[in-house]
Amino acid sequence: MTTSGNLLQNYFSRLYIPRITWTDIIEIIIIAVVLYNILLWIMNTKAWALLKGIIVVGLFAVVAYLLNLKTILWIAGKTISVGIIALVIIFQPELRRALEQLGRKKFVLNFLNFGDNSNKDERFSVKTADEIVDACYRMGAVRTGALIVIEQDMLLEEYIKTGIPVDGIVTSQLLINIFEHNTPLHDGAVIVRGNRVVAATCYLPLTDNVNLSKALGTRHRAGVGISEATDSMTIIVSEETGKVSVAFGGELIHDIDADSLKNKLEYIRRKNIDVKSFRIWRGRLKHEREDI
Ligand SMILES: Nc1ncnc2c1ncn2[C@@H]1O[C@H](COP(=O)(O)OP(=O)(O)OP(=O)(O)O)[C@@H](O)[C@H]1O
Repeated sequence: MTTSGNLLQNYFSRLYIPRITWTDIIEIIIIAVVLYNILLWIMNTKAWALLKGIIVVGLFAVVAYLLNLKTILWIAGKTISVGIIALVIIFQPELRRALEQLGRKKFVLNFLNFGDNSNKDERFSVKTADEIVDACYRMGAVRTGALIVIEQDMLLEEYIKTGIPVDGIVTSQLLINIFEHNTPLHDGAVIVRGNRVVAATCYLPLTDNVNLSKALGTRHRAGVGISEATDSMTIIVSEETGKVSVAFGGELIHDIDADSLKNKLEYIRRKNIDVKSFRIWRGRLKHEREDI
């Protein structure tokens, strides 16, 4: 008993506990806030998907190290410096934007707010969902093409910036007016955040998925493209056929009915959707109809 007591006393006497001063506390707070904002930035840009890829590569490198796979470790060592340069090139637009934000007045307020964006957490109402569904099928009936992106957790700022700001409450009339042929806002995509149409004529990234039906053109490719790059859900109304489709997580459900669309929007409204459930849902529909 005395030996273990002595051991413990010996251990604690050697333990170095530094004195914490005010400057240490300030430093810890600053580093925590900076790290938190960097993580938010990563999650709100395409960096999130890439970070997950880097984690997988990192895990692979750890396995290679544990198994002593020398050639793989050598290749990984040689490519790491090139990889860092590649990251800077890939994220050049995002890094430039982040640095630009540093120069803006609102940045300090946002920073102290811990990046809290009240709009971001706003769930859209049942009315908004109904208005969107109503607009899509009314547009489909008269062969008006439409592309509606519904923002979820990832902010779509970089796509919103490519369009024209609207900031109007979502109503079926507003959506129909926006996509009306030969009007200034009809081209490109509308982005919906919460209960508001944030912007119109937005340019979206096109998917290069070769499995997508050749009958579907760039509107559908853009809808699937944004759903690959972000966690948003996109509704596409075909100008050619009037059919309504939904893209989520890089998957497309072609020609869905109003009840199914409403159902899907209800999931989003309750923030209750992930790619897996969407795939299961898509599989079920595909089973029911062979023409997808
Ligand atoms: N990258 C993009 N981002 C946003 N909108 C786009 C993009 N590419 C095309 N569009 C929209 O899609 C329209 C062209 O649609 P297109 O006919 O090529 O597609 P589609 O998938 O065959 O659809 P539809 O069945 O409506 O014809 C454009 O006028 C534009 O409004």
